Amino acid sequence: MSVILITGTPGTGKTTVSKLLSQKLSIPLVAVNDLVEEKHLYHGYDPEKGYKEVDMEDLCHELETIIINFQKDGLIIEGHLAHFLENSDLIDCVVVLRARPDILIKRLSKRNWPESKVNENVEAEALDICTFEAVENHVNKVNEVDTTDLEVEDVVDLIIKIVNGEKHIPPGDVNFLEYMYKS
Ligand SMILES: Nc1ncnc2c1ncn2[C@@H]1O[C@H](COP(=O)(O)OP(=O)(O)OP(=O)(O)O)[C@@H](O)[C@H]1O
Repeated sequence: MSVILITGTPGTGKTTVSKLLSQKLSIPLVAVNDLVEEKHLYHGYDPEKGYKEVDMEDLCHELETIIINFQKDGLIIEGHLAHFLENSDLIDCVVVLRARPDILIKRLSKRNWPESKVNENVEAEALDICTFEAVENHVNKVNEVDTTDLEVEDVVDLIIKIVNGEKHIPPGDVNFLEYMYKS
């Protein structure tokens, strides 16, 4: 069974998509944010950025342990830090969810985030940051799914095709750079 990483800028739909994917594939789901909280895998909290300062070495060690114990049943690991897991031999498929910046702004603006935090994430999405980071660790296993005009169910069905080897969507086609200058 496959070990699947679902990553992407906050607001691209990782949690929503992964929950439905886990149900449809009947394989367990690990939410990185929940794991960080439960195992206290962070040094502290950056009030300015509104983020926990995650201990990446401890997080990656924890994820490797979980994968080694669960990989025979298949596993979905979801979170915007998931792709930092360096041991790509443990991973079968990486999916980077993408969302056009104007859509992402609408989604993130529903949260009580400071405007600076929304803008930081939207700029990261416009600059393909998550995709570049994922390719760095998992070069040939990365797929990029632009969720902008897709319903959650359509995103999940597409990911199932990718997991089953029926489709591969290599990074490169998604280009939101123009939105850097619009916003
Ligand atoms: N394909 C989609 N079409 C429309 N709305 C979507 C889609 N995917 C997710 N959403 C909506 O976007 C919002 C953010 O989704 P979600 O919380 O799953 O994102 P996330 O990437 O997990 O964010 P975070 O990393 O902050 O947890 C939610 O309101 C969700 O319902």
